[in-house]
Amino acid sequence: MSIVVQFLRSSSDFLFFPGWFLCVLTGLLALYHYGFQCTRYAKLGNKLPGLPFTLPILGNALMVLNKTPTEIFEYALKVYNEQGNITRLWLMNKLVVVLVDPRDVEVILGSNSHLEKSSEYHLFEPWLGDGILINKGEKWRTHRKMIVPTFHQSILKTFVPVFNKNANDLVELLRNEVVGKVCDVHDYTSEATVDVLLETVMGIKKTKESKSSFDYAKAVMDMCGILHLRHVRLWMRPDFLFRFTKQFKEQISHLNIIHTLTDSIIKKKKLEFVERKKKGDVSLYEAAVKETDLEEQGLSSPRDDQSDDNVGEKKRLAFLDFMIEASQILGNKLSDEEIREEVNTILFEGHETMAVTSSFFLCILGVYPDVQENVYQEMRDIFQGSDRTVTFNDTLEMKYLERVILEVLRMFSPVPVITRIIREEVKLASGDYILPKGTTVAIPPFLIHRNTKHYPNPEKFDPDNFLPERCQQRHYYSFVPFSAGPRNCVGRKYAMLRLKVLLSTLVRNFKVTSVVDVKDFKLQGDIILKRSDGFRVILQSRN
Ligand code: HEM
Repeated sequence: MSIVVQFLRSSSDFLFFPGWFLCVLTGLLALYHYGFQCTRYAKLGNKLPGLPFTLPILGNALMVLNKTPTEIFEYALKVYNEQGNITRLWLMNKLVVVLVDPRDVEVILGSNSHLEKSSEYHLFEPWLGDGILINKGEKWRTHRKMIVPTFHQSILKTFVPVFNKNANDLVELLRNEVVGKVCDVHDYTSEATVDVLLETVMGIKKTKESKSSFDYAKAVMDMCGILHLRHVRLWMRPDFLFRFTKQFKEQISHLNIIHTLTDSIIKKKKLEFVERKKKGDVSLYEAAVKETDLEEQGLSSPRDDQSDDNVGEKKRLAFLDFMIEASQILGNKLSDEEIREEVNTILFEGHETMAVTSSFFLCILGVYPDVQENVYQEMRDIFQGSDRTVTFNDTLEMKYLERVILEVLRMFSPVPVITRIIREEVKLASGDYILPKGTTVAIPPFLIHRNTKHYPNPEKFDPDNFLPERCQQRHYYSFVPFSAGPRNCVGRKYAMLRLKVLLSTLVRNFKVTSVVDVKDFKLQGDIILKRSDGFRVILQSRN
């Protein structure tokens, strides 16, 4: 400090300091800018259709920095409408290319070469570690191969009773707390989704007696909240700044709760696995691995017609049990830490995505009474006035409900952007453009699903968009709410099954009215698409 003061006092040049300093700085920046512009990365990037008003050095960073998440979302829509299917952005010297044409989307997502996630995913690391959402290369391949069979239909069917219990608990809660009043239904769908995941992923039932399961569920929801905040408040993203926030301290405490409980359950489940082995219990996982292999080779297809609805309590295991089993069968390939990372990843990926889909679904039914009536009519046809719970076979009959869910996923795709970093040059399919090595590619399902070529009236909520004949006419990559290709969502079937059980049960019990029209929904897209104005609906009991 004293050296600086001495320098300032003694230097008669001090008054001129800002001038020469600025000159040197400008010169250096100009040199850097010129050098950068001569690289192949910049040259190829500049050939792509870009945003207007690109500044030297800063690129388009200012356009994004001073906007709220809702404004960014509106801005992205505006840019898409003006710009079309390819938009280049320079965030300082980082090239980001937004691709919306399904042919280009296929080039990236359909390939086995572009599987690496972009640097933005590092925010998840403290919680998800190097789990399947983030990891890459051989680790991703091995883990994915182990995890895929745990979502096999034969295993998912065993969860139907859990899904039913969870849906009926939610009906009871809503009946007791909100019938006839305006409520933000997301508060309820979010908590119900954590509960159902706790039981099917971890094997824990949330009970009033077990405080740790309550704390765990709350910690999971709060961690999702912190991740959202870090996405929204850009200054919170760098780790060195985040360390000074109160959310950092809260994160440490939440992660402590999450990791402590997961570790103790892994220990317990390992012992249970040994016991099951001793007893010679038949493993659902081993059978699922074989079935998955056959299905992948096209030698078998999932058997929807099987009527094994009533899989007993005893046979049902959680995802965590299967991970332990996979790890043992494959010769201890997963450490406890890796199992924990995968369990946390599945909880994170499954939670908000399913919760917002349920919330948007209810709001949409509230806006379109005719759609709601059609869903209800389908339930009356299936259940014939009985109040029995849903079976797996019932879900196969819910064709209209399925189309409504898919249309909700089209219009309000929960994951607003999927990103990849490109490690080799890529020629696009839609035009004569090359993405240079190192490009961050952003693929926004929300915009892809609004392409008038594939959805002539994209703002109209129309479940018939998912009639088989319409789907056949569309490009496969024009509907990507679950991503697509080798790194698509492993939980897709789980999500659809659970959503059908939950939403059919809610429709059988309640009539929904929305207090806001679709055009007035205030959408906010950070990690997960949400409504910043809340998911406000009124529920009325049907009987
Ligand atoms: C409506 C519900 C869901 C939607 C819309 C959805 C969407 C997606 C999307 C778009 C991705 C790709 C993300 C990316 O590349 O950045 C993804 C990945 C993933 N999802 Fe889902 N998801 C849903 C439900 C679930 C559920 C219920 C689970 C598990 C219980 C799950 C587990 C995963 C996992 C583990 C990945 C990472 C796969 C990989 O990178 O290999 N998802 N999901």
